[in-house]
Amino acid sequence: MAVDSTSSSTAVAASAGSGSRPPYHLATELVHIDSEIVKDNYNAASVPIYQTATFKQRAADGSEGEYDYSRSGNPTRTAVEVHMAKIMTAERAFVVSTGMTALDVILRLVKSGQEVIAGDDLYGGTNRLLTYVSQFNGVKVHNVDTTEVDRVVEKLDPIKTRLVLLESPTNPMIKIADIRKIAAKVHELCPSALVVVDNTMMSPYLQNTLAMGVDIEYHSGTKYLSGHHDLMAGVIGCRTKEVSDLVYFVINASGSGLGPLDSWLLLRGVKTLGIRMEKQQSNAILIANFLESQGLKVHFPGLESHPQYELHKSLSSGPGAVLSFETGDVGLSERIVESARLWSISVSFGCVNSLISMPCKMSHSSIPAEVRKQRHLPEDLIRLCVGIEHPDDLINDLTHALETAGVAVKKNN
Ligand SMILES: Cc1ncc(COP(=O)(O)O)c(C=O)c1O
Ligand SMILES: N[C@@H](CCSC[C@H](N)C(=O)O)C(=O)O
Repeated sequence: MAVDSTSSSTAVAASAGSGSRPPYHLATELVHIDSEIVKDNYNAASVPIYQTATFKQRAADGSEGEYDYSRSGNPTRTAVEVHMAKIMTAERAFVVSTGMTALDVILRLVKSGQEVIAGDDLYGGTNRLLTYVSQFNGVKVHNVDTTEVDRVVEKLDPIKTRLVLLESPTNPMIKIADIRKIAAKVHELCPSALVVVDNTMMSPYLQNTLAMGVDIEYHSGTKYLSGHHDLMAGVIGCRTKEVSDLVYFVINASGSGLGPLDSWLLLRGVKTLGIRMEKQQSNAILIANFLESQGLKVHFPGLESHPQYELHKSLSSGPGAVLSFETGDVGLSERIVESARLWSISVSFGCVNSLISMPCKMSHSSIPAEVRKQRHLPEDLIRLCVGIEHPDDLINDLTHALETAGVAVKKNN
C-alpha cells in the first residue's frame, strides 16, 4: 500500500463531515457528533438507538432504503462509525463486537501461505489468535522484537508478507516500536503488505497511527474508548478505500458488527475520552514516579528512564495510563496485589477506576510458560491501569499494599 502521509502523530482530527467549519482540537471533536449522520424526525439531542434487525422497504427490489438489515448496517452503528472515522482520521471506521473480533476480521485478509510479522510482547489474547491461525490456517507468524526496526525488516518477504502487526506501547512490557519508520520500510519493500497497529493502549486521543502511514489501526473499544467497563467493542479504522472495502466485506459476511445498544454506549463513552485520558495520564505519571522513587523497575514511557522515552514522545502526545513494574519476587508481587484495597484485582484497562493485576497469571496466562520465558516476560510483573481517582488515595493505597507485603516504603516529601 503506497503512502504519501507524513503528518504528525499529534495532529488534530480532520474535519471529516464538518462542512466548512474549522477543525477543532481533538477534545472538542470527541464531544461533537455530526447531527447530519442520523436523520432523526424529532431533532433528538442524543443519537437514537435503532434496536431493529430489519428495515421495511418501499420497493420489492429493496433499492430505496438506506438500510435493509442490521448485520449490513444500522443507523446507530453508522453514527459511531462516522464519529470514530473523524477521530481517527480514517477513510472509514467500523465497530465490531470486541477488540478480538477486530483482529479476527483483519486476519481474514491473510490467505493460507502468506505471512504475518508480529511483536514478541503482545496482549495474551492476540498471541492466542495468532497461534491459532498459524496452527490451523496455514499462515506463518514471525514474532520479533519490534523495538528494533531491523528485526522486522529481516523477516519481510515481498511475496509472502501480508501483515505487520504492532502494539506500541506493548501490553504488558510497555515497549515502543518506531511505527513511522516500520510503516515506511514495509511499504517500500513489500507494496502489498498491510501495516496494522493495535492502538488500544494509547487511544486515538494520544496517538494517530493512520497519520504515520499505518494501513489499519484497531482498538479494543472495551477499554479507553468506552471508559466504564460496561460494554465490549472493537473499532477498526482504515486509511484507504481499498482496505475499507475489504474490511466491510468481511464484517458484513461474517456478521461481526456491533449491535445498536452497544454502538450507542460506545458513542456516549467516547465523548469523555479526552477528559478521562488527561486525568488518568496525570495520575499515572505521579504513580510511576512514586514507584520509581521506591527503587522498583518501572516500565512507563513517561519516565525519562524508559529506554525509548524520546521515541515515544515523537510518536504520541502522552505516555498514557498503563504501567508495569517488577518486584523481583513472584510471592512478593502476589502479596502486593492482594493487599491493595482501592485498586481492584481485574484484567482489562482504560476504565475510570484503577486496576491492578499480574499479567502472567491473568491477562497473559494463555501464553505458555516456556514462551513467556523465551520472550522475557517477567512472572513477577505487576500491571497498573490508572483511573481517575484522587492521586493521593491511589498512592496511599499502593503504600499500604507495599508495606503490608513487607516492602519498606521510603517517604517522599
Ligand atoms: C492491547 C489489547 N488489544 C486487544 C484486546 C482485545 O480486546 P477485547 O477484550 O475487547 O476483545 C485487549 C484486551 O482484551 C488488549 O489488551
Ligand atoms: N480471560 C480473558 C482475559 C482477558 S485480558 C483483558 C485485557 N486485554 C488485559 O490485558 O487485561 C481471556 O482469556 O482472553
